[in-house]
Amino acid sequence: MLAFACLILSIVTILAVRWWKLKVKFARFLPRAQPYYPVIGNLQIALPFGKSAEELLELLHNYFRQHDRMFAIHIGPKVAIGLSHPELVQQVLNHPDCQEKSNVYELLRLPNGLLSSKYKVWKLHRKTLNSTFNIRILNSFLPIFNDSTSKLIKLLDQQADTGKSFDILVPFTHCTLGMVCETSFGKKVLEREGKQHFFDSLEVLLTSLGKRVVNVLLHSEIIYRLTPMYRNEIKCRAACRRFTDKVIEEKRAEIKTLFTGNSKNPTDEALSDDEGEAYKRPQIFIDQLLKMPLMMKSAYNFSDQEISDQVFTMIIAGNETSATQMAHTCLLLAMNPAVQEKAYQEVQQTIPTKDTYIDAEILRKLVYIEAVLKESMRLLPVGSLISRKNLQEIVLDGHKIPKNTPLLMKPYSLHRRSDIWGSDAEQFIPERFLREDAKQRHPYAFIPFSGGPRGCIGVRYAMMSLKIMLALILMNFKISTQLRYRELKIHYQLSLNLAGPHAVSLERRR
Ligand code: HEM
Repeated sequence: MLAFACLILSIVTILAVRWWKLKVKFARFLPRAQPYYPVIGNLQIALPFGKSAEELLELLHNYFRQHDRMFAIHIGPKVAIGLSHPELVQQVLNHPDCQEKSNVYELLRLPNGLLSSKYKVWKLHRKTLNSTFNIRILNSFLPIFNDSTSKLIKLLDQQADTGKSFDILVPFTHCTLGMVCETSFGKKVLEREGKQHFFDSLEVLLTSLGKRVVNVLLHSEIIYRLTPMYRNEIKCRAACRRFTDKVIEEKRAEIKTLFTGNSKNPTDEALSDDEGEAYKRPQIFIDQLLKMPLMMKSAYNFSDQEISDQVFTMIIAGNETSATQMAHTCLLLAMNPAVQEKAYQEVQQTIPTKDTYIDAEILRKLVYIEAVLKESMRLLPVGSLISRKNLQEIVLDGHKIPKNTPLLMKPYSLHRRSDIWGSDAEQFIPERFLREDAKQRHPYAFIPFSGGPRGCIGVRYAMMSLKIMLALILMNFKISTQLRYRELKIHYQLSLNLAGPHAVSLERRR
């Protein structure tokens, strides 16, 4: 009996040592994130107890600040690699074996959506989806961006000249949700019965997702399922699905008729919008997904479930990010009146009246506005942590990294490196994106939209819509705030956000 027990113990020990060699030993020559404690390593970063979200962000930022190139984060027996140098970030984001996302993305429950799908599914889908974000399709969205911004200006106008401050993130969230839903479903769908219930359910869904992501305990499916949040999430998810399933069913029938029900060549008919310089109508995302396989043999034929996952992914990935980045930008402009005045001057010289429709030509001329947005994305990037894992062993700086190691990159810290951005790296200076020396900067020193083949598919969509929103806001209002940059409390929700409201007040420009 004793011999048997010894045998089992020896086998377990051998297996544990092997596992340790494979999973952890590789990291022994890498610098460790500090503070590091024996046995638990850097476990304190993963535990939600006794730390505010701001402290968590500061701790992680410190890890990245401590190391010039790469380092190991030990979470108990697991090791993750932090990459703080743009050269290594570039290598990983473009490495064919590093296009897999880490498990935390599974919390989205969208296995077919671009943001969270496994590598094999993602590769199939991304190729086809890239064409739904080409520049001509994006230009076809300009009327939606202009129209949604006009509604936003009306909402903001109710707050203007009151002398009171308000949270500007709230109207921005309404605006960007409207934009992304309209470009995904089309205007008519958003006028139909049941749309309010859909929006309300969507809001609950996004809120509970945000709460779950920042609470490591709730990452456990077993614990999460015991909470009322889970039951609520499932109810709202089902309500959203019923809405989109109905839309997809009707759209599919509509497009089938278009392709089979008349004597014209179906491709000519479907492409009739496509002949001129620009599309006459917005090229709605759902329609694109349904039409493409009928028009191009090489295009992926999405199932209803896959379309639904992709649409929800666009809403999740495109709404909060854009709204929060806009709110950060307005706050930073309010804190820097001279920059705001310079941005206003550009808007005034480029856009003739407050009612002018902003087209692609005007957008191209708004170079300072673009620099302002970039500078806000540098200091307060909403996507402040990027996580990948390698599907095969890779070599970084001469270190062999075993497969399935989490690889973490942190734009927030990368964007504040004084060796790259200068001694004024902590200051808001949009001109740094327009100066001659900007061309010398490493291309992966600035990655608010991530980068490489799995970078943000909506980067141009976001820049176009944000430029229109910002230009028209500045055209109409002067923004002020009582908040001070140094006192801002920054933390994680789904994205990098403020602990408190983006409190600003508005004064109408005559
Ligand atoms: C200011 C606005 C935005 C920012 C800062 C932003 C940032 C990012 C970042 C950092 C990623 C990589 C995430 C990761 O690897 O963990 C990402 C991915 C993604 N974004 Fe955006 N995004 C923005 C707007 C949008 C918009 C408007 C859309 C769509 C309409 C969109 C759709 C997506 C999708 C689908 C992905 C996943 C891409 C893939 O894995 O292939 N984003 N975004």
